Amino acid sequence: MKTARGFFKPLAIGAPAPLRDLPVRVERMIHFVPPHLDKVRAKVPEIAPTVDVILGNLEDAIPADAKDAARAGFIEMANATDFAGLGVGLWTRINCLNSPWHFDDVTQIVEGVGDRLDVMMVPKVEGPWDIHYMDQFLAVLEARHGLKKPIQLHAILETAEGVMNVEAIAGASPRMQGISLGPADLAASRQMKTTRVGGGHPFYKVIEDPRADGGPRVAAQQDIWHYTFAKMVDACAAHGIKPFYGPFGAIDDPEACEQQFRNAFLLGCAGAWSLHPSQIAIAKKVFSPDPAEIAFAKRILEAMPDGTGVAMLDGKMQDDATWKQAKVLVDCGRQIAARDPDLAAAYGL
Ligand SMILES: CC(=O)SCCNC(=O)CCNC(=O)[C@H](O)C(C)(C)COP(=O)(O)OP(=O)(O)OC[C@H]1O[C@@H](n2cnc3c(N)ncnc32)[C@H](O)[C@@H]1OP(=O)(O)O
Ligand SMILES: O=CC(=O)O
Ligand SMILES: [Mg+2]
Repeated sequence: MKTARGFFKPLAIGAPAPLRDLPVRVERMIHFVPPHLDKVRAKVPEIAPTVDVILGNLEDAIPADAKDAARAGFIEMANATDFAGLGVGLWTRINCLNSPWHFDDVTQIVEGVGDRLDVMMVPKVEGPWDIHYMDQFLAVLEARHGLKKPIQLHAILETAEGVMNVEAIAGASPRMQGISLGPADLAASRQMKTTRVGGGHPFYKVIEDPRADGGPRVAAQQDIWHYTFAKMVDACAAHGIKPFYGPFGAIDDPEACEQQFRNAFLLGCAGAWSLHPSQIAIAKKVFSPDPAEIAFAKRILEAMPDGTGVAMLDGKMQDDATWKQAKVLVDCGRQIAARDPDLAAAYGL
């Protein structure tokens, strides 16, 4: 185990010092771009101002024979638009650690994108050892290429072993920015008998006892991801990093997408992936608190100015704990208001 002070030492001579706190960023949607496609890449300058994060995807969904083109396309895309100037995060999802593309992904992107890159998303993270390896590898490359700020790491939780080790992964390095649930790979890893990318399943439900009259029995679909979500959210919150929902593959079902995103938002997630332009607005709507919720939260804060005691608002008891919940909502609203004038007006913040 590292000593407390050792944790915050650069891992290579000349590498930037590790961050002590996460940068304050709104990351409601991480918009996935397949960077090997010229046509889609050409749309990035138009899409960028509408999202919080643009991610160049190099891993799954990129055909094996287009991996080099995707990497080159991402480097070109990263340098063609001033994402930082727009207040948009720039991320990439690299190929997994045991793949033939991993080494070139990391080395060429640190060299070609450098300080413009905010976060490297690492798929199929199994345990803290994967993060320790990335931590050291990035430090050496950052030193070699003279980066001024550390590249942050985001792990995808998408193997049974990863879920088993999620707490250790979340705390493995000061580089850790967050973790996303990867329901597609996780389903395969767990031998789940499904063919979906996230969301619910109509056969996963609880059914009432047989009725005396033999009538139809009420059944309700349950949330197949709840356990994993809750485990991931607690691990992230305990380590001061951000949990995210990952992909929702039914592009043709915006209603179910919105529900899946909303469940994640209510449980504590900061955002979700958008795979298709139509999912950007869904994520923006869901991960920006409702103005009515912000208004009520502001009333709680006003009712208990020092955050202690007890108050009644509209028949509901408020105390120190609801004051803290209200502060979470108002702080979130304030961060969003700082980048969105319409929501700033709606929130009165
Ligand atoms: C389990 C996981 O790992 S999930 C993560 C990996 N998967 C991904 O990253 C998928 C990313 N998304 C995509 O590749 C595409 O959206 C697809 C394949 C799902 C659907 O693509 P299409 O069938 O082309 O969708 P559709 O025809 O509705 O697209 C409408 C327009 O949006 C564009 N578009 C589609 N997806 C994107 C995107 N992610 N970013 C920017 N533009 C996009 C299309 O090029 C098309 O443009 P056009 O009107 O100029 O022709
Ligand atoms: O990478 C994401 C997943 O769901 O798998
Ligand atoms: Mg995956």
